[in-house]
Amino acid sequence: MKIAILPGDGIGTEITEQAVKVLKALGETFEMESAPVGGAGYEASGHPLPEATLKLAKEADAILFGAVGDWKYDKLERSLRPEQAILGLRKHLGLFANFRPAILYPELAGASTLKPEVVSGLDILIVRELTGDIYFGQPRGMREAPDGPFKGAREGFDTMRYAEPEIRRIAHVAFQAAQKRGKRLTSVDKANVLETFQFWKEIVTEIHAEYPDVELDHMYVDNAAMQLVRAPKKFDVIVTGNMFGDILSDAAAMLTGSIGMLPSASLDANNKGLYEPSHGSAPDIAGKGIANPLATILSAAMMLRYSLNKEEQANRIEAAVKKVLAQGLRTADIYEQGTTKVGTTEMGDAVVKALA
Ligand SMILES: NC(=O)c1ccc[n+]([C@@H]2O[C@H](COP(=O)([O-])OP(=O)(O)OC[C@H]3O[C@@H](n4cnc5c(N)ncnc54)[C@H](O)[C@@H]3O)[C@@H](O)[C@H]2O)c1
Ligand SMILES: CC(C)[C@H](C(=O)O)[C@@H](O)C(=O)O
Ligand SMILES: [Mg+2]
Repeated sequence: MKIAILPGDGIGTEITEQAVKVLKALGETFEMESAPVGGAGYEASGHPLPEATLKLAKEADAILFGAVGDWKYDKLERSLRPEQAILGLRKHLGLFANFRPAILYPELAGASTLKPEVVSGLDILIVRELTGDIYFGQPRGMREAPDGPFKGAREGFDTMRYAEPEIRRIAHVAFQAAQKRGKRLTSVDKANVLETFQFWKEIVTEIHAEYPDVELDHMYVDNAAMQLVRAPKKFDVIVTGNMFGDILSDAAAMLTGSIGMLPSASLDANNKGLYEPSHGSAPDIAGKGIANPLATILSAAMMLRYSLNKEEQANRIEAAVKKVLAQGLRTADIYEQGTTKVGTTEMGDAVVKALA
């Protein structure tokens, strides 16, 4: 089994190193090959998603991705910016279904900015559509406004759109995920304002007929943002579009104590997948050895479960993460008084040691 390792930029390299260490400690024989991506890809060969990196990603059984991005690339033209690497991988590989589970480990109840009673026992799943929406809609660009009150002024524009098959396939994924959990699905939209999401709501409602055992409700995204911090445990599975999912999953991350705890899986129709933490390259803490590697380590566990058919090994990693938290080890982002502050490498080593 071949795993492509794409560390990327900033803390991406630091956290991926820990996840690779954990994978190696499982005693399995994975073939792992690394390649530069993002700013590192740009530096190595002038493009954030070098051809050789894309080739490796395509031929591998699964991809473990760190993070990309750095402020120093902000002035590059869009097609060369590091973020294009992750967007390109998602699009090229057809990774339309993004799973972002937000689980609160009991030991971290005090690390969340929300009251423990609001978040304790939290276990929700955000299913984010990942290859459509305003992220990829054409046309987009900058131009002279062709009409309207600001005709002739410079304007930026993007296109929000979803085709019926795109909505159908993500809705099926979400209903099936709900069937395996609490059997409740909340479809988050902005149908009161946007045609795209009026259509989204209609299609999701139609598909619901095929899943009578799942309870479906619809919620506007602004209300969903509020409910996520008011009463997050009321959700089971949330399905939403690319942009709303991006925003809501960062909000959900804070419920778990830190974005450094939120793993993700991005899957195609055959469960081939890319696994990455939901956070970015965190340039503010890069190189300091303090980033939390647990989201990446937990993403590796998701990889074993979803793409490599190694449920038992996935469980071993997740149990080891629980164990190190129970031992009181914390990186700075989840640190509380009375616990032991550790760095990125120490946390990775502790997880390796805790593997049963
Ligand atoms: N999939 C990706 O590769 C991805 C995802 C999000 C953002 N980005 C990129 O990352 C760069 C930085 O973006 P940003 O600052 O908005 O978001 P970010 O997620 O990188 O950081 C947000 C905040 O969370 C903290 N943080 C993030 N991960 C952490 C971890 N593992 N441990 C401890 N603290 C952590 C950071 O220090 C920062 O204060 C940008 O270039 C952005 O485009 C990439
Ligand atoms: C880096 C960026 C393109 C990406 C996104 O917006 O999807 C990130 O924020 C994420 O959540 O994975
Ligand atoms: Mg994001």
